Amino acid sequence: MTAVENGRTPLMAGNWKMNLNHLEAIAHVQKLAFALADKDYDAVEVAVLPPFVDLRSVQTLVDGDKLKIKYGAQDLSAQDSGAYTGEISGSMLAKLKCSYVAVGHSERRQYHGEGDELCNAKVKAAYRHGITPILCVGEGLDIRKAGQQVPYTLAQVDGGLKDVPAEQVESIVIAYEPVWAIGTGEVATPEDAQEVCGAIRGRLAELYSQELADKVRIQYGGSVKSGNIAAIMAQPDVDGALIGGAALDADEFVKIVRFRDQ
Ligand SMILES: O=C(CO)COP(=O)(O)O
Repeated sequence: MTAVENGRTPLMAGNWKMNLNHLEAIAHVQKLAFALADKDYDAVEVAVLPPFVDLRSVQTLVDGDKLKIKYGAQDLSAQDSGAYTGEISGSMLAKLKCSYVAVGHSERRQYHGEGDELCNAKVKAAYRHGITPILCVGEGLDIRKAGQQVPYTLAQVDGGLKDVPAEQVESIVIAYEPVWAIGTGEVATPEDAQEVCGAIRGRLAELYSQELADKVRIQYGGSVKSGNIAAIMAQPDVDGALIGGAALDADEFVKIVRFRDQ
């Protein structure tokens, strides 16, 4: 069974990373809004994760034009307020009506030294403010070469979800993003994606229940494009994608949203 047959609405989320200023963000979301029709939103949840400084502009556009596109942030602080220079809190993101926030993206783990303990605190911070975390996990090339991708990734899932109650976890999104496939053009095969996404669902069943595991959306991320999305989405445990580079091209992102036509 694919995601849709399982009752999980696929989530296609564009992670813009450090691209597009607030004016470019408005133009980009307008292009998406113009291209996407009600039937697209009925079939797939569409979200963008712009840089913090774009969020107010995106919110104004989405609110003003009653767009069905969702939006969120790429990170948040584990703290709620106070003397944390440069940080952005969950309450600030909630005030901007963010639906989602990425936690533990591999670029945060790699360039900012974020480990599972901090990711766990950020997952909890997101839930404190009613924002759905997209917990990002995935192995590097050395781990993949050693054949350790499943235990490595499951340890990140365990760490990220430590002491997070079932009633919160059932709404979480987990993004499996093998680091060696991010921005490299080196896409994991659909079978690679399924192996780890299936193992993540199995772990959720062990940690919580099968019923909960069946509700959670698990995305794949790493060099997703319109040409490879259909095969990835055909896998039973892949419920959407976290899209980097290809999300910066509105036409390409729309094609990914319409993966069933590819
Ligand atoms: O990191 C990613 C999304 O969060 C994937 O990036 P690319 O799609 O550019 O490989």
